[in-house]
Amino acid sequence: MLNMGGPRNASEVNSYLKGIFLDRDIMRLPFQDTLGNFIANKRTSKVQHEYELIGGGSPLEKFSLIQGQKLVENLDSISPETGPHKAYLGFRYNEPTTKTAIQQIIKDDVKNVIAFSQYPQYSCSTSGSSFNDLYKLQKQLDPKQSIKWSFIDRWGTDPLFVKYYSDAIQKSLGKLDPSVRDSVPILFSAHSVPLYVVLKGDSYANEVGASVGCVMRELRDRGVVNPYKLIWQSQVGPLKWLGPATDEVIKKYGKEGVYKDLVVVPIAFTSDHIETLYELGIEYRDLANSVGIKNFVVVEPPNGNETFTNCITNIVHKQMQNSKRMNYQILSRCFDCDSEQCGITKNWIKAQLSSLL
Ligand SMILES: C=CC1=C(C)c2cc3[nH]c(cc4nc(cc5[nH]c(cc1n2)c(C)c5CCC(=O)O)C(CCC(=O)O)=C4C)c(C)c3C=C
Ligand SMILES: [Fe+2]
Ligand SMILES: [Fe+2]
Repeated sequence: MLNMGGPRNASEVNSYLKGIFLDRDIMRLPFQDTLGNFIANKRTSKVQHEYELIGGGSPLEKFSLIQGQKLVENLDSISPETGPHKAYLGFRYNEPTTKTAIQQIIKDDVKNVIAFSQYPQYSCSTSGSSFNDLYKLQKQLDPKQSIKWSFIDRWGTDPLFVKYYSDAIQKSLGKLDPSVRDSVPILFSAHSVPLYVVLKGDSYANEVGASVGCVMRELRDRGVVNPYKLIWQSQVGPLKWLGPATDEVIKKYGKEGVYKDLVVVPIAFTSDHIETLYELGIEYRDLANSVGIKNFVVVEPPNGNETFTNCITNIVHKQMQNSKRMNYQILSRCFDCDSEQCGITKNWIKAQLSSLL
């Protein structure tokens, strides 16, 4: 279960940020080693403070463990012939890292592994970075390539993923006064990417749009016809990022004064972390209240929800039944960005595929 990870306490924030700012799949900086370390050091106390406000650390590991445990229980029960199954967390910037996971996989003598990106929508900067990291590590730690890998790289339109968010939005709308319930804007807020990432062909923005389209179609079928918008949060630094920016949209609604309630949906996240708990739950809620929005309702991301754990179970189960087909899809898909790095992933998958056929 590949994901970015999050600092579990204040002392892990600095190395976590260094991991992000030194990762050339997420950003390219001049003199990256020096500048990346410099920026990470500069941001450490600000980010530490934000984690303090949400309980001291990222809850990502806690929720990932719950999701992984439920996934394994479900698989053992619906597919005992392929079991026993085991979930390994592979984080990009924090323990338990992908390296720790592969070392454990080797110790456990497991030979068939599904690398399952926990980002529903693909971006070369997130899932791509994790797959590239995995590629380098497996070459180093398993030089004879004794482990057979298959890959799940995107699943943002999966029916149960769509159901989870449709149910959660309806539940949040249900908390609002009936007089405004049908007219409150639903704001889907996803982590932004720099514009150059979109221009080079990264599919994340389109895939987030596809998730939003599926959820809104499902809601319309249930009779929910509220206005909605896709907006983008968490822009860092001086680059031009994909907009409209979440804070600007909140300010605009405040200035117009038409709506006093907003429902915000973190559609690109599968569990709570700093973006949902601090940025939406504290920073943007304060902003919304200060511009006259009374109710700023943040829809809860999947966390330990059963519809969601059934969703990831189905995805993995189908992958085990159809691994050749799924591998082939990935082979034709990491043409997203044209980068050398993703080419490595592509060639690796090609090698895996030819050994399967
Ligand atoms: C879910 C999708 C995400 C995409 C796409 C993404 C792209 C992306 N991110 C940065 C820069 C930073 N991201 C940071 C934190 C962060 N990013 C995501 C998710 C996506 N990023 C999450 C879930 C988190 C936070 C995790 C947590 O701590 O709980 C940070 C660090 C935070 C900070 O310094 O304020 C940076 C920097 C870029 C440049 C990028 C696309 C190229
Ligand atoms: Fe990010
Ligand atoms: Fe790519």
